Amino acid sequence: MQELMTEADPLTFYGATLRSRLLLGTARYPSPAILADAIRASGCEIVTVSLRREAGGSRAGESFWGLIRDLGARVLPNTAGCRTAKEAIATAQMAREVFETDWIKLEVIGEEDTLQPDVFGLVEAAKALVADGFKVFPYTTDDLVVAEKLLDAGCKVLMPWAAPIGSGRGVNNTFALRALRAHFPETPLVVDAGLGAPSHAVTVMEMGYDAVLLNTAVSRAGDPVAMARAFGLAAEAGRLAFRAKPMTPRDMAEPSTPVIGRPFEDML
Ligand SMILES: CC(=O)[C@@H](O)[C@H](O)COP(=O)(O)O
Repeated sequence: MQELMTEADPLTFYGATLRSRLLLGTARYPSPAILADAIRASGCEIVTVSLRREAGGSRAGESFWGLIRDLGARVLPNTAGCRTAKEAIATAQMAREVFETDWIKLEVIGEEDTLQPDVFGLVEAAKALVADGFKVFPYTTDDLVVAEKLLDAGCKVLMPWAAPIGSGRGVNNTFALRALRAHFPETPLVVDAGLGAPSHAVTVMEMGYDAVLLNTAVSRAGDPVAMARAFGLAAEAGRLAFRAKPMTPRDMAEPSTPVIGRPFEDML
């Protein structure tokens, strides 16, 4: 089924075609072995890695890097922990050296309680990084105007939040996420952060989002490997449901039992 879906419904980021619609973070797992098993169980093909946490040159960094390489997952380095555009740009440049990729998940955090992106710094850093040849995946809010500025800056993928990082709340603002999807039908949109349960992933995938990125809901689950699998299936189920065009909800009942002599809708 996976292969059929890929042919009929490919997901493309900056020219790279993917089968899985789940991206996973790699932080705060109970052990490297559980992280590796979770990635395998999920089927995800892209993992995001913080340069700050996984310093490539250190011994721990080397073994972590080896583990990711053995899994065959593509690395999307991130600028987690950066508070200014300048810091994020410098971190992205180091990540390009360490991880040998021009992909960067751009985070510029502007507020401590919510870890909300500083959207001004984000746009500034995105412009500079695109000009420097990076393929930028900006972690942003669900604001339409900011999304427009990021696209103008040259980003070809957007990653709006569902809720604050690590909160596990699911979608805080359904209207805003729907509006974003409707405004940018051709742009790959990935919901990143705040998803707490597979049902949250299904919800955004059913809205037409292209993929989901998450970390805490898997790494802090009682059984991260099983939860990773559940999220992989949820992303796929939500996508299938979106493509199958869900029915429109009604206020009143409508009998679902076939009427005698008219077993199918298109038979008169
Ligand atoms: C790992 C990573 O990139 C996080 O910054 C990301 O935003 C995930 O957030 P959750 O931990 O809420 O899933």
